[in-house]
Amino acid sequence: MPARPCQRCAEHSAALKRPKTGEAVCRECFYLAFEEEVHETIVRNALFERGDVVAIGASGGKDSTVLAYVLKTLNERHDYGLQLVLLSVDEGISGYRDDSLETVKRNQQQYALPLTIVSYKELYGWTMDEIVAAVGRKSNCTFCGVFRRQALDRGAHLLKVNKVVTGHNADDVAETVLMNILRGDIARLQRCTEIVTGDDGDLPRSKPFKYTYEKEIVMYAYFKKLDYFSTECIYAPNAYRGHARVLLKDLEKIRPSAIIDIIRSGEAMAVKDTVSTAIKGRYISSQQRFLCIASLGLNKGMPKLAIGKKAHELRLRATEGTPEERPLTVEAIGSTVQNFAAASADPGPRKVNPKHVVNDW
Ligand SMILES: Nc1ncnc2c1ncn2[C@@H]1O[C@H](COP(=O)(O)OP(=O)(O)OP(=O)(O)O)[C@@H](O)[C@H]1O
Repeated sequence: MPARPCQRCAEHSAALKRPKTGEAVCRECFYLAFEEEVHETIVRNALFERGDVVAIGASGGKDSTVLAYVLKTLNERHDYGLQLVLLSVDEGISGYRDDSLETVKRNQQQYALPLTIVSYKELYGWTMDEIVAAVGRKSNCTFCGVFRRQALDRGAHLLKVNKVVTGHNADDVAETVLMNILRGDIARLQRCTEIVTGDDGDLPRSKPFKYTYEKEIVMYAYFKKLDYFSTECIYAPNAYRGHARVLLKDLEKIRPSAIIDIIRSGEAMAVKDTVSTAIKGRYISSQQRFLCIASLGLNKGMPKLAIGKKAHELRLRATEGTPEERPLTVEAIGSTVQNFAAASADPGPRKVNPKHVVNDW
């Protein structure tokens, strides 16, 4: 059977079908379309200004590896005038992060970008392995996620960068929209589609891959032969996000535009002022309290302070009376932490096999 011509250039044979648009394109046209769509997202949302020093949150996984490669390419092609650096957080998970950091160290050489690694051990005195050994696996992803965000911020301040980017992609955002709808979490639903967060402070954090499909990231990495690490975290739980992910993948099979459509729906949803104000306040304070109490617990050698077992009883006690009447006891804070843990449980295992994606063609 004769090869189909590329639907973009009509010169070369099509090498793949784009998961996002269904177009049959040659490799070169795919690379260009992929990169220029990210450029469009950057420009349309004014993510950067000339002279910015930008830290790329580099985990060694496919998303952040492709992000580093594409940002470097676009910075040169379009003369953004950015200074790019790689920033990695070593959570202290042996058999996982130590291996993925080796990948980031190779990326540092391959892309000629400076790399800084900050670790939980030096920032908090504990590795994730030690935390899990002390408190078990319950809520460990919550601990880890909050500590990682804070570690990235602290690393960024150390490096004196003025912006941080992460490799969160369209699938991640759409899953989060679905999850927040399914849980009725209006406060997070309002915030989860934002492309830039933290822009009210001094360190905006953005997602240039907000509209980039995970399958296309995998294809790009595969065809470009980028060096990335593809093992799941050994502590990844099978959390609620896993169900949202399965639902999203099923919807994508029927209608590939489902991912973008869900993001657009999330962006367009408005919530009455009376609803959002109260819940937003609680959201912010619960994160701050979590970090505060978790750090306190760890530093005092009481790791169970933040994620103890008396969740139900504490939750009940902490909800008696009006918020103003409730004393800020360790129990009440513990309950807040439990609620936070339940609300922000991390994604379950996910591994996209590039061969499967490419073989779809
Ligand atoms: N240890 C880390 N150090 C620095 N940045 C990180 C780290 N872990 C995650 N990130 C940032 O957060 C983004 C989302 O992380 P997540 O844990 O959801 O991984 P992911 O979706 O598998 O992404 P990746 O493929 O880049 O690992 C990553 O793309 C990266 O930019």
